[in-house]
Amino acid sequence: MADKSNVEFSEREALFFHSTGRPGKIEIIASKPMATQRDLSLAYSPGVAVPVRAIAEDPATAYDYTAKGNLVAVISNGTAILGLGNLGALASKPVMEGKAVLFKRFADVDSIDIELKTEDVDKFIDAVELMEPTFGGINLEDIKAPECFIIEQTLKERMNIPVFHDDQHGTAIIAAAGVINAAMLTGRDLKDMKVVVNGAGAASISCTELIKAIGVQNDNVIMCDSKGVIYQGRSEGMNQWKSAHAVKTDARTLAEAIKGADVFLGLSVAGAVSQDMVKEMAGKPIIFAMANPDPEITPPDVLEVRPDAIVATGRSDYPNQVNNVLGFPFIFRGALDVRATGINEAMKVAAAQAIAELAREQVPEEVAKAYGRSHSFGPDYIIPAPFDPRLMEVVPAAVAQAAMETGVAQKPIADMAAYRQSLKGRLNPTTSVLTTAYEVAKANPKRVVFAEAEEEVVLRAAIQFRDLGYGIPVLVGRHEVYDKLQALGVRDPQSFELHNSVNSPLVPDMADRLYERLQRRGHLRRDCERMVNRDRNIFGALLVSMGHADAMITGVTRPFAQTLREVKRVMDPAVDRTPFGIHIMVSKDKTVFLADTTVNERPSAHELADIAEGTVAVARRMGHDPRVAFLSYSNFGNPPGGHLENVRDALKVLDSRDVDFEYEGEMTADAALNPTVMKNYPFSRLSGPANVLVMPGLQSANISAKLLRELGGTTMIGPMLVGMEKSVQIATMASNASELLTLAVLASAGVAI
Ligand SMILES: NC(=O)C1=CN([C@@H]2O[C@H](COP(=O)(O)OP(=O)(O)OC[C@H]3O[C@@H](n4cnc5c(N)ncnc54)[C@H](OP(=O)(O)O)[C@@H]3O)[C@@H](O)[C@H]2O)C=CC1
Ligand SMILES: CC(=O)C(=O)O
Ligand SMILES: [Mg+2]
Repeated sequence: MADKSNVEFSEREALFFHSTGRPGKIEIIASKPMATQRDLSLAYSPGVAVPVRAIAEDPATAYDYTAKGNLVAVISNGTAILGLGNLGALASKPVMEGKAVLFKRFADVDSIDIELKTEDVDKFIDAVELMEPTFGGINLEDIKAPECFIIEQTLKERMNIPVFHDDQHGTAIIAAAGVINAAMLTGRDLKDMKVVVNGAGAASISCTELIKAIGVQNDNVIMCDSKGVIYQGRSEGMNQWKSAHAVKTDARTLAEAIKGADVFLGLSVAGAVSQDMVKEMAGKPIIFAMANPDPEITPPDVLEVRPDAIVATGRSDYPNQVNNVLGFPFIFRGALDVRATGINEAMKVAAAQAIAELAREQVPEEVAKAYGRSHSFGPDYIIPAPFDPRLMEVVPAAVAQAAMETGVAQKPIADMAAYRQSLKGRLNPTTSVLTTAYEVAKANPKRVVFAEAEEEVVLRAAIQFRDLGYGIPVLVGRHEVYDKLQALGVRDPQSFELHNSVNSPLVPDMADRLYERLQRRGHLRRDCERMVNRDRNIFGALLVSMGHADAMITGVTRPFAQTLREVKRVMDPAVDRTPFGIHIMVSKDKTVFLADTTVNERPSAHELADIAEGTVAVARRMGHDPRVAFLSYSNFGNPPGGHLENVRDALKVLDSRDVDFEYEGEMTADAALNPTVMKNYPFSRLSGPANVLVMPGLQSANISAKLLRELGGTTMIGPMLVGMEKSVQIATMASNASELLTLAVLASAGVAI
């Protein structure tokens, strides 16, 4: 399998993948605790009788008391499994399980596969219709044409929840997005394009309808099926859905129809197109060979004879994957969230346009990483990749908006901006933690120095920082940085402000300033000049301390301690502050601030008190109500030990400062975080689990942060450096672009100070 492409796997591996551990790809997890007798009484009899009566009285409350509103059935009878044909309901189960888990992975939609053992259209329809109480939506899959048209149409009429045959419309939406972008790249107007569609089944008919809806002319489309061209007057192998696309033409075979065509859309079977056919197409042909698992023609075979072609397939291992996974999770997300009664044309067009637009924007690093290659809009990247996290924000919102505008939304969204934000948070809890910071940064964009701009990862962060409106990046690096920006898809690299420390006109003033600070620490003026010229951290920190920028981000090229030493040559701690580091640990239902994880090896009681106050301030700026625990191995003196004094005294220092937050200690991590353990200490002054953990020393702090990151289901933000006179953020050397972006935003928003 997959021999001519980038990803290789054997049939054995594919079987092993499915059989290893728990067989299959799906399991069900309870969303409520099931630990105690009381839990059982609530979840099942007798407690469950209460929502039963409520729903019987008002059926709409089923959306409040059951999983219905977020539950989609993936239903097939296995009559058109991928392009493998009619292999029966049971054989379709791996595909349907796969689709169910994609719903969850990409859009947090709960989904279950259902395979129905019947080819009888009426039985199928009745079975699905009877399931309406269970689900919030129905996704039909791999049902052959023309039965699928009758099934979908009838179910739509009979059911009051969205029914969507994904092979038809999901495919059509992604293909249409790709066609829009390929036309743009080759300078074509949709209304003049000549299109040949191969296949006249579920996917082809819907694709053809959608491209016609967005501007392709009816007479410019020739459709073929297994018997050749569908021309007006043909009688063999026809049905009403094919007839609707029959045109007047003398062409009778695909080979004849494809001559001079601008676009080929294949939704038929493997190998249906030859190199000779491709040679006959118009200049810069657009070829979407979407049959699965093997396309009508492979991209290497196309490019061998037509290097000017734009090629897409249904596979993830070639560029430009037209796969409905880009659509269905997000389309259902939007439809479920407004409790839409159906998914109409306007919602489909909105999804296609949102997806097309996304491909034209700069690509986030997560995507490049997931695919092991970089993307920018062009012939090899006309469609976003499924791992693009922006799909989750953009597509459901576009679909929900269109549903509201066309009157099918039973629960319209009042605040679209808040909805988009909640979508982002749905998959990545970190995003919601950072909401406030992102908003503050956008409202008042600051100048942030990216001191290591020669690093690609730093440039990616800087580009996003600018493009997303969080602030103005001030780059430090050599002239080649402009080429690197261009290579990353930036059209106007010169619009970035770039400072080259070797020839910057600011150097003499900077050297003066540095000399003033360092002359009594044994440095000559020429040492200072050399430092300014050669050390980007010193140059960057000087840009900030001399007022040319508001904050700085660095750390990917040198270890933390060395970077901090360099920065400290230029800058002091803020007056009466102790500089220290915070890691924020974000898990699905908890956010915890951990300090000091980076700077003070053995903090004194005063320093611990400063660390607590500084962390509280950061937590508050991020919208949290802080409760501080001073951690130890001991709870309130038990067991006694030789190194508890600092921690104890830190509490006394805070007592004397009369601070306005809850703090307690010394205590163990479980007494701080776990309400059950906490009950052993009823005198504790904490009103709930702690969310600011002040660690007794750097060893335990740094180790804890890194252990949690490596072992736990937590996302880590930071380290954030606070307590310096200006915000300087020192990332870890292993940081990726989104971690750098986060730190830059925290600095720009004035959170990390
Ligand atoms: N990339 C993607 O995201 C998706 C890809 N697909 C792929 O599209 C293909 C069709 O799926 P689907 O529409 O669900 O299946 P259907 O069974 O509904 O339709 C198949 C169509 O292909 C036609 N066909 C078969 N052999 C040939 C041939 N040699 N030349 C021309 N046409 C031929 C059939 O013609 P006839 O009517 O004469 O029998 C029929 O019209 C599959 O390969 C599937 O994997 C589908 C959905 C999504
Ligand atoms: C992707 C898909 O749905 C198909 O090939 O049938
Ligand atoms: Mg399918």
